[in-house]
Amino acid sequence: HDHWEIDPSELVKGKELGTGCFGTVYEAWWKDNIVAIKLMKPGSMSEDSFIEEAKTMTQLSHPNLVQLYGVVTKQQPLIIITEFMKHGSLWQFLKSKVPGILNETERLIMFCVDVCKGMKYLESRKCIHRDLAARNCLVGQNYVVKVGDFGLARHVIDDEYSSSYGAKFPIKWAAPEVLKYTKFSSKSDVWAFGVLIWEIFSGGELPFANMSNAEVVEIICNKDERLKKPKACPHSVFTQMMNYWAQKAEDRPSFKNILSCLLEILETFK
Ligand SMILES: COc1cc2c(cc1NS(C)(=O)=O)=CC1=C(NCc3c(C)cccc3C)N=NC=21
Repeated sequence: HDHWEIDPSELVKGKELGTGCFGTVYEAWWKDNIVAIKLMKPGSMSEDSFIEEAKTMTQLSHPNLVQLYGVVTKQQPLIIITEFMKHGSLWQFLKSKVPGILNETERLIMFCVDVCKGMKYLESRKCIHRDLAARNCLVGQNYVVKVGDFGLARHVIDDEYSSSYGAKFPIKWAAPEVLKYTKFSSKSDVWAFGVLIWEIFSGGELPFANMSNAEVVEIICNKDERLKKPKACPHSVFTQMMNYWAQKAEDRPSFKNILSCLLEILETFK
């Protein structure tokens, strides 16, 4: 990966943008371009998780994935440099209620299509995101939405990937097989995608807001209950969403199938 290695003296750090689970993100300047950099807080996590994220990002490139520009792995602090997304995280953007943008059904479906295109690419590369949520997507120029934060992404040989993942898991975005056996797959990413589009049509509300994690595990695994249709969500989209939450992973559609469905629905709102 040496051609990704950059000289940190070429970076000029700007203001802090936020702190994610894998480090702190800043605005920065690199070769006269504005970029975003993520610095690994020394000793805050295992170095190879950070290196793993950088390595995963060097192998992926798609208009709906946050593009990697370079890494600093040969000295501390470890740094990942990516394209700058001017409107920040999708979750912050949805909460900001930007007038005129978020009340357009067509625009909201376009957000779903953008994320789906990025996830279809990851699916085709046998890459499982494992933490797909509005907080881990970013909004750029012309309100394009891109999938980011590959901190937990893993390249797996086959589609199934079970792990004894110990860290705190985002329960409210997790599929039943993930809650029961931490069994990850592109189909568990599809489940999380369903929760993400629920977030998009709910203006960034917390899913199962008045329920504890334990209660969510109970209703998802044993009661077969699901999130309700958000007011702003068309029935055509909600019907698709319910398919993404099929109890059995194999009954959920692939991102490939989902994209063609969403594009058909988008046409009816043009
Ligand atoms: C304008 O506001 C922002 C802009 C960005 C941003 C956060 C905010 N603000 S906030 C917290 O949403 O309020 C995070 C990034 C980013 N890449 C992040 C990234 C790096 C650097 C390394 C590996 C993986 C990833 C995804 N590119 N642009 C922005």
